[in-house]
Amino acid sequence: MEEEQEEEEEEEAQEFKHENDHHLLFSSIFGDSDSEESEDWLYGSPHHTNERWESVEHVDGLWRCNHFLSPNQQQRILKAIETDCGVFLYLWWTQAMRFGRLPDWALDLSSQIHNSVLKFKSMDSKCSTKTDPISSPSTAAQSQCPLPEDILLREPLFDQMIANSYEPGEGITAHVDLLRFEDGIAIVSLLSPCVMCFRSVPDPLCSYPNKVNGHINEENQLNDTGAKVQILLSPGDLIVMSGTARYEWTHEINRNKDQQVWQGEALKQERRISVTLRRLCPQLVLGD
Ligand SMILES: O=C(O)CCC(=O)C(=O)O
Ligand SMILES: [Fe+2]
Repeated sequence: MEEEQEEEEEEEAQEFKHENDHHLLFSSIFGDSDSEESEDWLYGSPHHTNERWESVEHVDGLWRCNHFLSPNQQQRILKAIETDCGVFLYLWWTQAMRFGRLPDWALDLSSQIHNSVLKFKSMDSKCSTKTDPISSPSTAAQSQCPLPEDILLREPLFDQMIANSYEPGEGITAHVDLLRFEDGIAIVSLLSPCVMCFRSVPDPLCSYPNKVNGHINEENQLNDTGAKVQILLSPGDLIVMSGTARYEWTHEINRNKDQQVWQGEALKQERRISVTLRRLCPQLVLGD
């Protein structure tokens, strides 16, 4: 009898330790959530001007914004994810999705992306190049800007958010995002640096049925003839993809052993969180 009680007490103590470990993990990543900060969590922080947009060579429609979020903003967004998406990312699920009205922090993030592209556009004379309305979305003139005009003008810019959490060693296989999402996708990268790899889809039209399922099949995924472009994503960086980059290139993150190397240096792998913002095709929203 006494032994049974001791065992139960031991189990309880283990459970408590387990919960406490998770709490500590939370606090180490997010800080202590009891210490509330300003409610204007994005715009409330001092405006920082380190952000730097650059187009990624060879992948038309792919742009990266270095230092898009300041360390303070990153901290706040991580806290917001914790509050909004709960413990999902830390205990067993690895993904949280929101459709329809985005939470306030994601709306702020979306506005910040919008404003940042507008700011770049107003400062960069190439962006004012007039585009031919008859031409396709991936014309050279349009890719002079991080997002083309029609995407920038749509309302809302994004209506779906997905937060992914990856443990060291976990990544995402090569895929083209589902066609149920419109053109124009943004991804913010947090916590751990990573190398993201883009591969051109050899025959985009042939692979459309595969794209609908979200993932390019093995044959298309590793076609030797396809071009491969790698980019480094540091914490706080943003990428946007539109046109060719969105439809004709796969993207992937391979965090298997020895795969995360940038300029000859192995990247230190830690937990990584990303936030992807997209917009559902309107006919799907209306349920057609
Ligand atoms: O985690 C990332 O950076 C990529 C996420 C992604 O590609 C997706 O959710 O479709
Ligand atoms: Fe994706």
